[in-house]
This record gives sequence, structure tokens and C-alpha cells, in this order.
Amino acid sequence: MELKNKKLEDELFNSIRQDVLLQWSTGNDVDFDEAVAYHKEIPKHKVFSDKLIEAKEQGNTLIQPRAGVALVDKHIELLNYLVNEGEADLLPTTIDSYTRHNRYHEAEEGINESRKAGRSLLNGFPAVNHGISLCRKVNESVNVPVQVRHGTPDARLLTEVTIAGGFTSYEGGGISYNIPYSKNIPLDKTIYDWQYVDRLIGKYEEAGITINREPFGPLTGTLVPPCISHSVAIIESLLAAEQGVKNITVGYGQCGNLIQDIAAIRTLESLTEEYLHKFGYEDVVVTTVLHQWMGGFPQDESKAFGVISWGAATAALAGATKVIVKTPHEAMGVPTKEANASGIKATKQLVTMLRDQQMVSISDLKLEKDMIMAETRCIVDKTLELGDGDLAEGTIRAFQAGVIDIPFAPSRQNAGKVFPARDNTGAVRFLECAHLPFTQDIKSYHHDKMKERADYEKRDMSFQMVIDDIYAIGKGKLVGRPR
Ligand SMILES: CC[C@H]1O[C@@H](n2cnc3c(N)ncnc32)[C@H](O)[C@@H]1O
Repeated sequence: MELKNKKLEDELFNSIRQDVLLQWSTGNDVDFDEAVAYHKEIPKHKVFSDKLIEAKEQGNTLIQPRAGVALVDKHIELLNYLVNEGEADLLPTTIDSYTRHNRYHEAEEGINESRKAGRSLLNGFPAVNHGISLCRKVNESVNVPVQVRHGTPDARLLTEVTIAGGFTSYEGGGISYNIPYSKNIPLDKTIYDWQYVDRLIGKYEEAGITINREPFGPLTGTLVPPCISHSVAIIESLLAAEQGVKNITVGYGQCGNLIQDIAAIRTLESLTEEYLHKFGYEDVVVTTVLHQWMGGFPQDESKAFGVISWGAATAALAGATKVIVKTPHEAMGVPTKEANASGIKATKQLVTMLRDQQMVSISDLKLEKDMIMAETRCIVDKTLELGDGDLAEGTIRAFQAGVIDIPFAPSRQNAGKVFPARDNTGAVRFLECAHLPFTQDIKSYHHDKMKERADYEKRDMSFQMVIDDIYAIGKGKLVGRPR
């Protein structure tokens, strides 16, 4: 496998495709030309990219939950409940864990066991096993666009089946679905496999069908500084654009400090566009998504609603195109449809109330944006430099050198030497920068912010702050104060 950030040639793509479609029986039903013709009949209001573009033009923040169950009819019932009762603007189909690891035999057993039990024994929708026609039944049975959400390092067959199955948006990427999700899958393998995914989406685009792509923004979802998640989002956007993707939603996991989160969303959009234009991808539409707090949640449902509402308010004030909603069952597991709908409705209330208030630019916001842009440029530009002009090679070397280092990632491909913690206002800073290629000014900025907190709390800067911050929101706080 030779990894280069170059559009896959048809001959190579087609030879890979023959193997991919044999991975499960439903792959045999994929017929690209037939699928293109099917997509051409999908009404505009059910096309994910169209709805995102309209929201961006109108300055609206669309609301989308996560949701997925084992059986088709139950999944359809769930999705319609989340629209009719929950008022969701966009729908997901969250894929189950077996499918995410290509374990289709176990997914098949899960379907059979769920039928016997009369309830979902899978933690998501096993789209590959259901196949194209049942995926189409899902999409034809709801009246808003539906996106495939998952965490699949090798998502090639899942893409083939679900896009042919009528889904019009697809989440994930070769970095964002590897490093936070797996123990030791080689990064060059997942970047290569996701080049296939993006090349397939590019082929649909060239046939006149726009499929929205969304790199997974939050990564480990725990105190990930904006510059780290931005760098991965920008790299995955560039890799996707090279394969012909034209509609990209870049994402960010809410950290909790309003100024930092608003600065993060706004710089994410501007930096992604800046790098796409820098490399000649002028016609890619960029939108943003804020994920409501992805870390530990309060068990108490009322407190959970507080966290959900803060995420809703942040998304609205940041002007995010979309917000991914949490539920009051987050601390327990897969939510009931009622709990899922209630999280959406609470979010809708905040987003609607705040529709006419965008956060005005104030000096703190400008400083935060400037810092995020400087930090992100340090990382992305060093990554490009390491690749001697090839971004894919540069990414591999950046992870090896700790130039990109995702906090708390399980993967051994990741250095794991960077430690974030909150400053005295709750903004996420670097307690330990390790090998991140920052200027001394940037390092001093973070050090001073952490020193400010240490002085206020009358304790030394230490890893204990990291631990306290990880549990803080679950305990009803933002900054993990010592008592
Ligand atoms: C990325 C992790 C997030 O996805 C959520 N999640 C995972 N599977 C499902 C599911 N099947 N239904 C609803 N939410 C889900 C989980 O609760 C967590 O908030």
C-alpha cells in the first residue's frame, strides 16, 4: 500500500472495490449507476447538503440527535418520533459497534436475538446486514435528511451500502475514527481506507449527487483543546477534498467556556476554508457542527438538562450550522426515545430563544480566536512540512513525532504526552505541550493561564488538575476546583 495524498486512480479504486463488496453478501447488491439514479429522485428537502447550505445562508442552527436500534421498523418508528415529538431538523442513523468493527456475523446474530427479544440488543443500526433496500426503506419512511453516524476504522463497505441505500451524509475520517476509537490500527491503513470512502463520495459528486461528509470533530471528547481537533478536521477535509468531496461539515466538541467555544467554532470554519483555498479546493462548501459536551455527564436528569442547554446556547451564540444533541440518559447509556426527544426539545427551546442573538466580537473573543488560529497553523504547517509536500505522509510522521497528539486517545499510534486542563475561567489550556510545535509565546500563554488558576486555588500546577477537570461536569462544576 503506497500512501499518497493523491486522488485514487479508477483502476486502483475498482480493484479495491471488488474486494470490498465481497466482505458481506449485501455488497453484491451495490450498483453505482442504479444508486446514482435513485439519488436523483430524492426530493431536495431530504438532501443533507441542501439543508445545511440553506441553514448557513439563513444563519440558523439545525438540531440533530444520535439514534440507532437493531430492527428496521423500530428504527423508523424511533426516527419519526424524534422528528414529530422531538422536532429534530436532521436525523442520524447511529451504527452498532459490531458493524463498526466489521463483525457482520455478530451483527446478524444481534438482529436475530433482537427479533426474539422484541427489543434492540444492538447499540445501533446494523446497516450492512440490513442492506440497500432496507436502508432505502428507512430513508423513504422519514421526511428529513438522514446521516450515517458511527466510529468505523474500515468503513468502506458501510459507505457503499448506506450511500446506495439513500443516506445523504456520512460521518468519520481516517484519523478521527482511528486514534480515538482503536488500540493499535496503523494510521496509514485507516487514512488509505478513508481515501477510498472519500473517492466513492467524490464519484457520486461527479455524477451530480452531493453527499455531505463530516469528519468526527470531538475525537476523545475529553478536554481536547480546539487547536488539536481543528488540526485533525482540517487535515481530513483536505484529504477528502483531494478525493473529490465538495460538501464538508467540520466539527468541534464543546469544552464549556463560552468565549473559547465560540472562538473555536468561528476559527474552525475560517481555518478550514483558508487551507482548502490554499491548496486550490475553491468549490468546497464548509459548514460547522458543535457537539454538546462529550465528556462525563451528571447522572441526575435535571442537571443533565443543564449541560444540554449550555451546549445548545453555545451552538446558537457561536452561529454553528448544526448542533449534535445529548440526552438526559447520557450517563446511563443508550437513551429511550422519550429521553432522546426531550434533549432535542430542550435544545430547540434554547436555539430558538437565542436565534436573534449572535455573540458580538469582544476583545477576549478576538484574543481567543487569534490564539486558536496561531496554534492550529503551527500544527498543520509543521505536518505539511514533515510530509515534504505530501499531507498524508506528513500526518503519519506528525503522529509519530507527537506534533499531533490527541489527549487521552487509546491508540498506540498516538504519543499521549499532551495534557490539557482548564484555566481559571474554564477554558481548556495545555498543562503539558510535550512535542506540539508551538512558539515560545504560545507555550508561555498557556503556562501563565494555568499559573493563574494554580495561584487562585493555592495549589501547584499538577496532573491532579486534569483529573479534577475530567470529573468536574459530572459533579455539576466546570473547573475542577480542589474542594
Ligand atoms: C459518540 C458517543 C455518543 O453517542 C451516543 N450514542 C451512541 N449510540 C447511540 C444510540 N444508538 N442512540 C443514541 N445515542 C447513541 C452516546 O450516548 C454518546 O453520547
